[in-house]
Amino acid sequence: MAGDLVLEHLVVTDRLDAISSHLAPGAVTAICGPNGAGKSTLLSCLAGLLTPDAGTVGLGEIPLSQMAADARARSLGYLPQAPEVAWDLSVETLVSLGRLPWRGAPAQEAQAAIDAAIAAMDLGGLRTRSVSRLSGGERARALMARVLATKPDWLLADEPLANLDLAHAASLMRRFHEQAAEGRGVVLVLHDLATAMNHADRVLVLNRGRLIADGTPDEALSEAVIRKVWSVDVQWLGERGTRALAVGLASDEK
Ligand SMILES: Nc1ncnc2c1ncn2[C@@H]1O[C@H](COP(=O)(O)OP(=O)(O)OP(=O)(O)O)[C@@H](O)[C@H]1O
Repeated sequence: MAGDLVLEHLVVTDRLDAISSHLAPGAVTAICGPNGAGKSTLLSCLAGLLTPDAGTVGLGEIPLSQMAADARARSLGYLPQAPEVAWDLSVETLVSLGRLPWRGAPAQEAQAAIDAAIAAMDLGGLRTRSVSRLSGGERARALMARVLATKPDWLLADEPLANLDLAHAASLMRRFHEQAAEGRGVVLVLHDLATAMNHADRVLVLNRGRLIADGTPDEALSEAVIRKVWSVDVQWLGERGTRALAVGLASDEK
């Protein structure tokens, strides 16, 4: 079982303002908020890639800053918002990069993890294709497969559904829930509030670097919170689990 991710008074100057939260594994947590709210900054801090100016992020009892890079990479799998692929690799080679933090592990174990990640992201038919010849969504799936191949304790993904079609997005959400059911932690930055409402166990809402709400989707994404944070008139429609967000288009000009 993965350790908890514990944030204490996290400050990144001009970007995050004293964020405290305690994330337990075994659940899918969504981070939501308007553009520039600090979501990606927070996720980078959770991944140990951005050192806060004050406060700490710990994995269990251990501050991330005190973990060796390889141990951190084995525990915290991170998918950035707009990942670049600098070299023209095949899909399989790209996915195999997810095994780098496990150097020295048996080759069979590595291959099994790579094969499982390729299958999970429906990339079997694209295995030998070079990444430069993939569509945007296929490339996004290959990059996600690289993170899955690591089999990290925590999956931290910034807008993982952004380029995916409906079926692949639904399939990836199912994978995230499977990972959580296996005892991993899953933290996703999501712009689609309906996805967060319907499929997250917990939601953190950020605005201008501050944590505005932290709770169940019903609490953190209430119509009142959305109106206040996003300044749009909204109404939730439908039943729990399949809700849709109706957004009013009344002019915001005064
Ligand atoms: N490298 C950086 N150096 C300084 N400021 C930055 C840097 N990256 C982002 N910012 C600023 O920090 C704030 C938070 O940015 P961040 O990328 O975390 O927002 P976000 O909530 O992920 O936004 P979006 O929804 O647009 O992706 C923004 O005001 C942004 O302009």
